Amino acid sequence: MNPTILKIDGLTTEFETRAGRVVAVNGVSLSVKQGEILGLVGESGSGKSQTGYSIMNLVDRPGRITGGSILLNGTNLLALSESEWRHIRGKRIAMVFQDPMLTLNPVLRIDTQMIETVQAHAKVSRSQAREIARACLVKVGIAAPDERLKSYPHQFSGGMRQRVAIAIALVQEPEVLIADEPTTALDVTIQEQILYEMQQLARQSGTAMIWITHDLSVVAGLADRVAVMYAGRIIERGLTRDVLSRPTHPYTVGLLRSVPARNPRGSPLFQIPGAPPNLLAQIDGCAFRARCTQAGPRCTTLPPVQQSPNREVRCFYPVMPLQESVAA
Ligand SMILES: Nc1ncnc2c1ncn2[C@@H]1O[C@H](COP(=O)(O)OP(=O)(O)OP(=O)(O)O)[C@@H](O)[C@H]1O
Repeated sequence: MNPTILKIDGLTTEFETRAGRVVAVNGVSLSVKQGEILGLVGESGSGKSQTGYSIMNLVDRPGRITGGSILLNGTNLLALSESEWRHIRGKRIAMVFQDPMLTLNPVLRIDTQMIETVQAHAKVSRSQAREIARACLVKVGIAAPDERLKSYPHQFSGGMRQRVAIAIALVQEPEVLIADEPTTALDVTIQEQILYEMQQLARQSGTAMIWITHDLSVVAGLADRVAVMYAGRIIERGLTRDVLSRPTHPYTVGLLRSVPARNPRGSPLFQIPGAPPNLLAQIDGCAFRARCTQAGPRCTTLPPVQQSPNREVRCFYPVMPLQESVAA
């Protein structure tokens, strides 16, 4: 079995705002193994991106990490200084964003950008750096890489641009890649191609990936395991096939019912009634209870996590008992 590369325990990230304290990430624990893809799923505002930024030590003020530990192959990232972080960020953990232009410089050719990135971290000649850049473009499915290296970002389609941004993230051969909705703005066919290529890449290179998305249909074909977030907490977790075929948390059930591809053609699309809670207010008990069909009297206190070896749910009244695949 592949070793665990990233292990996060009790991660808590808070924003001290004028209106009060917002706990964006609330005691999140998760781990990813070499070559494994973990899908981090939830509605807008559930804390997925802040979890990613926390792992990268990129939380913007007034936010800060107030608790927990993040171990990258045994190194506690939360104990590192900013200068130590420079040897980790981009090199050992990389991140790609929904907007590839956050990574790409519009006025530089792709070869210049990629060669600079390679040479910033590795003592290689310009021609060796170019070869590494070229190989990365091929890895992410870019045809005619020599021609593409000479292009500027504006000469690429959206899907190509995102592939280049991913290739730049990969030139350092990071141990962990965090992808924050990188395919959300792309059309479905391009999205599916990129997801397939990413899956191949994780298997071949051993890169551990955390794929952040609001879309459960994205994780269905991509992720080995899935963690569902709600109001800053992970509320359900397991092997993707188990969670999608036997969801136990009422929120996961609602999310699955609202995936268009999983509903019969022509039937009205389900929407979970109500809205996520305001994280500025103190939330006692289960944060989902106001929207929950299963809620009962015990939900005014925080449900404990129910666990079996490969499954976990934080709910007093799961819709079915926890079960996992025999082959897990
Ligand atoms: N600058 C900020 N000031 C105060 N609160 C913030 C700030 N940035 C984020 N938050 C809080 O953190 C919560 C989680 O945000 P995050 O971006 O991680 O959600 P998300 O699940 O990634 O949603 P989305 O898909 O919309 O990006 C938000 O609901 C918000 O309450």
